[in-house]
Amino acid sequence: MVVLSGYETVKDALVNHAEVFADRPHIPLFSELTKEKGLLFSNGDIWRVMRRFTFSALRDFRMGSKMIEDKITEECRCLVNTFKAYGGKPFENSTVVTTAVANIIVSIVLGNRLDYDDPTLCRLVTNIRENIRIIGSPMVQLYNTFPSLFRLFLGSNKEIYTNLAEMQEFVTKTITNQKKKLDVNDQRSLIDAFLVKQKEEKPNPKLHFTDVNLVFLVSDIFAAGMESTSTVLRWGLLLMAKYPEIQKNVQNEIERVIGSGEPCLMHRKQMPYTDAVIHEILRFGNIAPTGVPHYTSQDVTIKEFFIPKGTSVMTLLYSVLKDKKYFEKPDEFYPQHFLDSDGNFVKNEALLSFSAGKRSCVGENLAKMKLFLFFTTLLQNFTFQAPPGATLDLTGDAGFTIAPLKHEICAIPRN
Ligand code: HEM
Repeated sequence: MVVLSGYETVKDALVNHAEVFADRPHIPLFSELTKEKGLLFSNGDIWRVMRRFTFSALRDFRMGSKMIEDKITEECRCLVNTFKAYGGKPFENSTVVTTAVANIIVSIVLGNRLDYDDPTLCRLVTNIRENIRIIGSPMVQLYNTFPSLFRLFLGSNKEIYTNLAEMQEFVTKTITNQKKKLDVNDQRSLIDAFLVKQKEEKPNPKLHFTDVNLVFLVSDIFAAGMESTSTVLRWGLLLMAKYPEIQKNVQNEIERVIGSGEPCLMHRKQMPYTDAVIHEILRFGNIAPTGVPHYTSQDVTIKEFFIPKGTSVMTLLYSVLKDKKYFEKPDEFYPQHFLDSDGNFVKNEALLSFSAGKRSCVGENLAKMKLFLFFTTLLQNFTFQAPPGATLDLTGDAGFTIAPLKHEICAIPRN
């Protein structure tokens, strides 16, 4: 295994030698779980076809960005009502925020949102959380490195298989139901779009739009997209409570640009400060510190280091987001990393939270839409602060992803 760190090295690999780093290594647990299908961990040509399909499904037809924006706005309203019910008292927000943000993925994939107490939604969210926790556990890391030595010790972590089997059973049942009511002229979900492609695909020995691939694709999108964005949003609320002066600046900009209307994506361009704060939350939150592993399909030289064909490569995104050359104050929460001296928003090329190259995150645009709309709606309606007498801790709960440590927060309603 080779570890690449720092922006320039990671960029040289993933961008300048994109095709060489487009594959995934054989990771024992993931290969067993996914049987090399789906998107996240597949090789060959499946991932290319699935990626293309997923991008266009999120962009085109009835699921175009306006429709997705409407779904997010509806979910923001529900989340505001749920927060209001706490009446400004301290509460632990992880379940409710994760459920609300996950509901967008559910709605895009299945065609309709579910109530927060719907048993299917609650089970899906718990299932994915448990699996992300298990994947980050030291025993699974050891098993992936020395599978034959640690197979026996995997023990209770075997629940990862039952969780996955349960999720796949749910997805399979959903597909069977959607097949029965499919109307090619009224595609309402990503599953519908896939089923239409399935009908169009000409018979050939290498079919891509099969039921099995649909089950793996949906499972991958659930796994990669359900908790990631809500974790970033929870970092955002915690950071606002920790830095009230930054929170006030965001609220002032919301008042100036949006007033009491509903936030929409068109506002983003007029809100450089809020945009910079959201980008800094992505950087500081650093939720995917090691990215997802890559694999070299040819010999390659990266920044003078020779890496042979067939090497597993970890891109330390953490080191990129803390690269001193690109971020003036890497260890501080400093929105100025994304602002010029006149207060205009500036992109910072080293913000690789979603990675780069051929296997970069397919949900990047969707995640950014969700972050902007949820963040502005919540800050328009509430001021976030620590419970009386409490000190907020910014230490991350490290695993495969980094979430804030369990904490309580107060959402004080604003007039
Ligand atoms: C703020 C939220 C998110 C962050 C920080 C994030 C980050 C990442 C990262 C670092 C990777 C690995 C890229 C690589 O291997 O080089 C990735 C892959 C992926 N993400 Fe995300 N992601 C987020 C949200 C989402 C959402 C909402 C979806 C669902 C649509 C999603 C779907 C995927 C998929 C399917 C892959 C695998 C792509 C492939 O293997 O070709 N992600 N993401």
